[in-house]
Amino acid sequence: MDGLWKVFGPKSAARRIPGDPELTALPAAELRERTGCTAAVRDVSFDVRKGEVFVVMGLSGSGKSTLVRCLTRLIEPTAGTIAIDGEDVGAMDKARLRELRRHRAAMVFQHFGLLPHRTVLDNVAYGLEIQGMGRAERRAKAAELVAKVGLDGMEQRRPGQLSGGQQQRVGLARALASDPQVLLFDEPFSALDPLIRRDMQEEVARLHREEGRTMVFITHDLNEALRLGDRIALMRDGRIVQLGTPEEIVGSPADDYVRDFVRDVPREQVMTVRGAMRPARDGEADSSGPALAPSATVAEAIEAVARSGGPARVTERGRCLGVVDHQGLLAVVAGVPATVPSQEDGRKAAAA
Ligand SMILES: Nc1ncnc2c1ncn2[C@@H]1O[C@H](COP(=O)(O)OP(=O)(O)OP(=O)(O)O)[C@@H](O)[C@H]1O
Repeated sequence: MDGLWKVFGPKSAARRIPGDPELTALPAAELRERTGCTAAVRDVSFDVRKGEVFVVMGLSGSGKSTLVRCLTRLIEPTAGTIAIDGEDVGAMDKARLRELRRHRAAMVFQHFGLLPHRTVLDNVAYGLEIQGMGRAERRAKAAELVAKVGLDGMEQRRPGQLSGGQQQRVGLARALASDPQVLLFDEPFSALDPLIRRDMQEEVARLHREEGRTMVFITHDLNEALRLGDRIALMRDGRIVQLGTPEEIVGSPADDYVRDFVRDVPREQVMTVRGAMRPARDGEADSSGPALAPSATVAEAIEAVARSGGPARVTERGRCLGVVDHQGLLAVVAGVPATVPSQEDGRKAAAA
């Protein structure tokens, strides 16, 4: 996505806004008053990498749904370009767009969109039916997907006989039925209660581990974003205020808004030991103490250091990259830069 804008409102005014610095500088309410328009997405650019879970996060009204709907032109962008695998989505005709939405980028909605009079199996097979797959083949494929999302034995139930979480699993199986390159999730779990929501997050994480399918996931829930996202785009008023890994967003917030947003995150569960380690000193690299991978979380390192009573080495392919100790780990948890004592300080302390 490159330089994308979506301005809702009277067409001629909406088209003018992206190129007009005076209008784009106005606060939302004043822009609406002057032009009758709402700029829901403002000059947004990013790439989604093959195989990653890309999360779009932001508060209600920040433009997440509009942004993701623009990806497959369920909403027509006002300006900017979108390409999938190098193909210009803006240049696609109706047939090509249909193909894009059915086979290449399937959407999983919050309100499932299940057909109430069809069984679970038939709901999942429905997409395959539209594609013209024969009855026996599509039922076999649907049964496989129903099992994949953990609904074995419920094939003959109707949506009304399922819990919210189970209905969402049917929605997920149906989206998977077309074997899309990309799965787009629009706040799929926000209507579910917290425990079922957690279950579904784990389900998505498991599917992603098993299949490595590219996923774009909208949520307003920071914990969900941190749990699922390889990278997160944090939106505010139609713009991306920061795009980065969970660790980058929590560890190096781009501005006060992001800092405030992530203030209550348990940092030790998101930050890895890379951000907590210091260079090894005097023989530490060869010590027999605990060893951690660079991807280990600070929480894991705290446990290792607490158990052993001394620093832990961070190693990769047998090489010592550095050392984490109490001081470095506490600094990460407290959100302050570690003050690593110099060797000079160490000598002074020893002399004292
Ligand atoms: N069809 C529309 N016409 C006019 N304004 C719209 C339209 N759709 C969305 N908007 C406005 O665009 C802005 C972004 O809306 P959008 O639904 O993308 O936000 P969101 O971040 O997905 O919010 P939520 O989490 O509540 O779904 C909001 O100010 C909204 O009122």
